Amino acid sequence: MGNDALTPRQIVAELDKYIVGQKQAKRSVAIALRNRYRRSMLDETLRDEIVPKNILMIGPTGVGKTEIARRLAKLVKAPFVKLEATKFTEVGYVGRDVESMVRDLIETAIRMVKSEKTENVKDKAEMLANERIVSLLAPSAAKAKTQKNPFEMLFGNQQQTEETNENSDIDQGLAQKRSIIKEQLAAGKLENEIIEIEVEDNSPNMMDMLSGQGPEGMGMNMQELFGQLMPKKPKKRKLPVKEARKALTQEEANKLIDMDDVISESIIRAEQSGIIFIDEIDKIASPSRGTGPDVSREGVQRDILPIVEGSTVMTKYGPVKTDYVLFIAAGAFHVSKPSDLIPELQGRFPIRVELTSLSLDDFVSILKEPKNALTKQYSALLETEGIQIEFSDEAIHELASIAADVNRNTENIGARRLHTILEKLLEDLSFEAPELSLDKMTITPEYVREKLGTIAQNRDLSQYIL
Ligand SMILES: Nc1ncnc2c1ncn2[C@@H]1O[C@H](COP(=O)(O)OP(=O)(O)OP(=O)(O)O)[C@@H](O)[C@H]1O
Repeated sequence: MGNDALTPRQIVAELDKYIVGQKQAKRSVAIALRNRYRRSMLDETLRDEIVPKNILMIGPTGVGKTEIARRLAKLVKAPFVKLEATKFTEVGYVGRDVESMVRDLIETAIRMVKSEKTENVKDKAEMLANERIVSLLAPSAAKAKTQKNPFEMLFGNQQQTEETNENSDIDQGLAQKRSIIKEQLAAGKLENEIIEIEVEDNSPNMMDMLSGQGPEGMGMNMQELFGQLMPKKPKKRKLPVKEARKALTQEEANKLIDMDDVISESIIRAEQSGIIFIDEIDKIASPSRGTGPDVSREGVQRDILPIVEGSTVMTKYGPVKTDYVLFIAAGAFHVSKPSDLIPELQGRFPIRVELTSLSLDDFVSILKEPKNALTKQYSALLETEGIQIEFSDEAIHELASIAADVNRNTENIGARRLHTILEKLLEDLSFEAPELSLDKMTITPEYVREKLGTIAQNRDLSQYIL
């Protein structure tokens, strides 16, 4: 099922491809994941004795906490959800439905497993879709026969043999036409032909609109009930072949996939390898247990506790156990400390790891080294317009240093600052790219200063723009 058996060293090496620094955090998640694998190898009685070791990440915003967890999940194809603990303390949040995190996890698992299975049947589904397209484009035999034999209806079946001959001629002619259409379709010559197809209507149903909220906001039973009461109706649509093929392939794939299999596999996937990332856990820790908001914060911790400890949550796909789900909690802990969490919850997050603030050198590395580094992303985007951009090392250094300055002078949002800075830097170029007769451009420190210098030096401006 993926890379479950990766060694901690291999996991760290994979994470290194995307995340700069934060060595300790990478090691911790790698160990936690390996431990889960080790535990899965034990026999059941012993396995149940071993409590999973969840992780508490401590570090300021934008230094890679979520990114590490998300990459880890992707690496081992684990369903992943992120939520903010504070959402349960919000005014107006009714019922403090902490179990929704598990329902979200199973939804993610379903999407994941379904898309994997769709991928497996894609070729077959596309073949079936193409056959349907050929049928839609080719004149049908029934129609051709009635059109060709107008007096058949008037004189009945008198000239049996002649008709049989004629019918077989028609059949042959149609078969020929069909094979020509098939060839043309395969050669991509009919992509823009308009055909009428029947597809499932995916527009929101009436109950969603009436209640003013999506299915997520509704209780599980309500959602199920309405789903059953209001089956999706097929809807006729006229589409060019290339669009129709997508819709029909999806429909054929759905027919080829056994949803019961998807559900049972997804439940196993969510239970055995799911990762739930609870951000802002520090905001529900309270230094003094007492009155007012503290009580509510502690209440949220108490509500979360059973899920982290291992319980069974009812979902519309069936019960889901959280015993083996890996929980990663994260927070800056500027005001509160991990010891301000209720003791039971502290005990459930025995692996503590601190993430460090990012330095100027880290920013330089983040800009150019990761596989998905921002400079690589923007270069690829502009390349689609026929412009090759290159960032000189000095320019990257300049960008990193502006990011560090702005973080220092306004609010420290870590590496997120690099996103806003690069967006601003390339704004003009992105806008003008389609009209520019330019095929190469080097981003120099001068260019960086020209585009960002004045904004970065003005604290008020940079607060809004960078
Ligand atoms: N060490 C790093 N290496 C590479 N990219 C990073 C690093 N730290 C942060 N980033 C980038 O910055 C952005 C924000 O990071 P991330 O979501 O991990 O923040 P965080 O630490 O979880 O903060 P928060 O708790 O506020 O969510 C992401 O796009 C991520 O790619």
